[in-house]
Amino acid sequence: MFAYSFKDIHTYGNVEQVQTSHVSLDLSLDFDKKVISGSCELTLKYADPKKGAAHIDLDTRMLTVTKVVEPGTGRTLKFDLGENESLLGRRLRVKLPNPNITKIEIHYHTDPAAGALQWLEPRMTTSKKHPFLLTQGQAILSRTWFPCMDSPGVRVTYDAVIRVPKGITPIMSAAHGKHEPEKGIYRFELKRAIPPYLIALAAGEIEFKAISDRCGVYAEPAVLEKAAWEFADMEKMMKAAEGLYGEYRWERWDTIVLPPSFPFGGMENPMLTFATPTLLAGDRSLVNVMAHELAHSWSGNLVTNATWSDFWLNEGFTVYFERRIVEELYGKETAQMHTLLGQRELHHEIAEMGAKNKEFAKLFQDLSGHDPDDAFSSVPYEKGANFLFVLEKYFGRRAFDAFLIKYFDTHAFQSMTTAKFLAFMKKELFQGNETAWKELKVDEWVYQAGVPDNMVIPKSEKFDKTRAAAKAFSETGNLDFIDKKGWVTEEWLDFLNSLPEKVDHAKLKKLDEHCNFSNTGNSEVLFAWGMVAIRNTYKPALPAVEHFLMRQGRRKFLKPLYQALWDNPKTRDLSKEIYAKARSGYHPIATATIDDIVKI
Ligand SMILES: CC/C=C\C/C=C\C[C@@H](O)/C=C/C=C/C=C\[C@@H](O)CCCC(=O)O
Ligand SMILES: [Zn+2]
Repeated sequence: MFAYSFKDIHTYGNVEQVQTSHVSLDLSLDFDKKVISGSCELTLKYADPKKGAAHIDLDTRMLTVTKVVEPGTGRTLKFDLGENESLLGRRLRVKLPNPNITKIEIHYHTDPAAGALQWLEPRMTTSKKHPFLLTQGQAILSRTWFPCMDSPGVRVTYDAVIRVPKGITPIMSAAHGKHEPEKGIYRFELKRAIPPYLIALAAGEIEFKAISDRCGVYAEPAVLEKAAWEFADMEKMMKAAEGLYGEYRWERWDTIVLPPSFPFGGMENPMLTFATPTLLAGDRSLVNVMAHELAHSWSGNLVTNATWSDFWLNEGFTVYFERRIVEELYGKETAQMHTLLGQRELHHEIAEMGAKNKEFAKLFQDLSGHDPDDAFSSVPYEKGANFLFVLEKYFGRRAFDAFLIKYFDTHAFQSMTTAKFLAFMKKELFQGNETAWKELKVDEWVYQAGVPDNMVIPKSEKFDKTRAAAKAFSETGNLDFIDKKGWVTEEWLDFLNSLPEKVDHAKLKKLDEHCNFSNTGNSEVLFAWGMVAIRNTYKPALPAVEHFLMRQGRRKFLKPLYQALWDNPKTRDLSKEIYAKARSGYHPIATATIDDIVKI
């Protein structure tokens, strides 16, 4: 029997009878056709090995399957692809003539429009010499680049042979094997079992620079030095993380700084964080995202949400852990400013959800009929982390940390449902104390929409000042309270976010002349300034917004900026104009979101 007592509505897999335990890929990358082709060998294990299973059901989407064979014997196996379902794609059913066959090999190729893949033309890279490919499997996109049981509740080890044209170096979320660069053949292997969404590949003109003997940075050559400087604290972050929650179990931690179209700040692919170049502020002020991705090596990659309804177990724990690493490295005040910025974002986003907040502002979410991405917001991240801050405050850090260590150790390399987590917590942390459970509003935090009134709101003297400065400036145009030399990124963000909805143009002009926001190299500050400029139709700053939208594709920035441009009747045409030019450079994940906002 499998320890599988939950239903994942986002997989076709017949996981109660049979599960994949290893994925072995042999793939060629064709950058001209924008197609990956080759084979995917799956190792199977059965709930009841004597009984086996008559067939295995797998997830595919936009894949063309040409044949399925039994490796070793070469015997062809019958298969059929079901009807295409808009959310899940097509079920691939492979008949198992021998009910406990241990391996099947699927020959297939991908579609140029596969949702997990972004194929970049050379012009979209820094050197403009070579094309680039990057994958993003989370949440249910892995099935668009290899057939699998695409559920976070099914864990696999994996290996891969990747065949590439000259000039291209592939890297994966795995250890390097024996490469043959002269033949364009590269090998990878990950011996630790992970959910398929963490199998990741990037390929292009990529170079490496070590940071320590277990950390390093990959990037396009022109970006490498800057990236390695920005992320110089990676080793220190690892030490801090291990000091908090125990051994790092993935051997190495490298990162790749991808071309700017990567749609997320970071993605926690094991051994190899994928990162956006928008983190390269030049002053290491945005490296909390790296702490976040590292924290996923425990919360998410070691103990994984069993279904996408349990996503907050990945993200809420990771934001909590991220802030603890930030506190260790950069101090409590910085970590608390991050919490305050996150709380503001959380309230704002819940308000923006409108009626949808009834569904999507819960930690545990019923995703029936939804692509998990529909429900993506700061709720699992910030509400999740703030729930843990409530627990930490009540039980004290010592007890709470001991609980978390036990949680990670007990469930290492396993999947976790919300119900199972709550039961574990009731026993281990609350020790059955029902009164405390009620007092802390545990069920309200997890199962109800919105933010319970016992959220812990840190005090910040720095933010008292930025708020006072925003008030003084917006009321009188007085710039004296702005500490241009002394403020750090978090203070600039809080200042900009604290400005009222409407600020007159003369004041905005004065502000930009004084602070030079339109030319800042800090993506977060530019984004916050862009939001102020758009809602006030402050035209002198709109070219900076346009430039920002044209040169990077991080959805966290694109979505609110395009939404604000679209919502403002005076900038709606501009939103269409920019999107028409920029769209082809964005990742399919980003265009799927922005297509619903900007109608071109
Ligand atoms: C309740 C929602 C359930 C599941 C959603 C799961 C995945 C959504 C999918 O689109 C993938 C998301 C990947 C996110 C990766 C990194 C984020 O932490 C980045 C956050 C925004 C940023 O910093 O750019
Ligand atoms: Zn995360």
